[in-house]
Amino acid sequence: MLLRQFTRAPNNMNLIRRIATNAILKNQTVTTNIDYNQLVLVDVNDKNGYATVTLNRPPVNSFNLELMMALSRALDQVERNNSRGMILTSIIPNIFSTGFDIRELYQADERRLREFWSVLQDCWFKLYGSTYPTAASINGHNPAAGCFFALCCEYRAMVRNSKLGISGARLGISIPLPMIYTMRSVISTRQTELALTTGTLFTSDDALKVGLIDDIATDRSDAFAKCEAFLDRFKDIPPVSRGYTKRSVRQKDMEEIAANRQRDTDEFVRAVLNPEAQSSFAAFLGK
Ligand SMILES: CC/C=C\C/C=C\C/C=C\C/C=C/C(=O)SCCNC(=O)CCNC(=O)[C@H](O)C(C)(C)COP(=O)(O)OP(=O)(O)OC[C@H]1O[C@@H](n2cnc3c(N)ncnc32)[C@H](O)[C@@H]1OP(=O)(O)O
Repeated sequence: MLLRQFTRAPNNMNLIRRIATNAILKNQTVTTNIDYNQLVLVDVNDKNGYATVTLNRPPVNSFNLELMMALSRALDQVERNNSRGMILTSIIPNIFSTGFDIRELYQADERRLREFWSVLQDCWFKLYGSTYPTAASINGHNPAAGCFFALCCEYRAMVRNSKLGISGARLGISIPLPMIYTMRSVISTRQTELALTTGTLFTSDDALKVGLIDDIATDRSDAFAKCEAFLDRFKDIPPVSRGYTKRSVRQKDMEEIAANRQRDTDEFVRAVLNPEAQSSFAAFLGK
């Protein structure tokens, strides 16, 4: 196997304590006894220097606060290691992610919800604003938040017979700004508006047609190979100027989100605690 695991933090408990202390200082929820290194795996290919970031929260990679925090830390790791590129994928055979963990949203504690959204915003800044090349190897269904993270990447290959999109509209939910900006950076404003206001989940063929994905893959290893081939396109491009150009293209979106973080968080909390949304979550969970 070409892949090797990044060196683990020397003392994991110290790291967890530091997060907990920061959380206490910031009056946030404290999550302890979580092995973040296991929730999101970070591996680097010694030959080409590409990092693979693998979501690892079976059975369906739904995002709770801990998975979001683990992704945030994994993205820090990729940045620190000066990777030549990054591939985002999932360990589950036919699912990339099922989006937010509904149990995180149902009867949510407001403080934890605010932290959840704040960490999602951090992930967005780190991934959307990364200077290294990024690709998503979408090995299965990818509705909602997982689709959002895949769209933050510069390239997407998705296996056939999967669905992808952001379906919040069907649940009576208005879509937050980071999600709108991210989709609009991939497809036209017109198509973004249509996709988000209808809550469309696209088949692989339709996603390709509209431009939400770049390639259809036969299976997960084909999707991964296609992502590597995309990253190879930058092999001979000087990385610093490349990264600077990418940041410049995305700069305006990032400045706007940075200026509106608080409002964006308030909107999210309002949307989740809305009684209609809470009824949808209750129905989903069979309550
Ligand atoms: C709704 C958001 C509200 C407010 C936010 C405001 C703004 C943000 C707007 C949009 C951003 C994004 C929002 C989200 O991410 S919300 C989550 C939306 N996700 C879904 O609706 C996906 C639901 N899941 C599925 O459709 C299927 O699971 C899927 C087709 C992906 C796979 O099907 P499969 O048959 O393979 O598996 P299942 O049997 O369905 O699932 C296995 C097991 O896992 C449980 N499950 C699935 N998804 C979730 C989830 N998102 N949260 C919690 N639990 C989940 C499922 O119930 C099964 O459990 P069990 O029956 O106990 O085995």
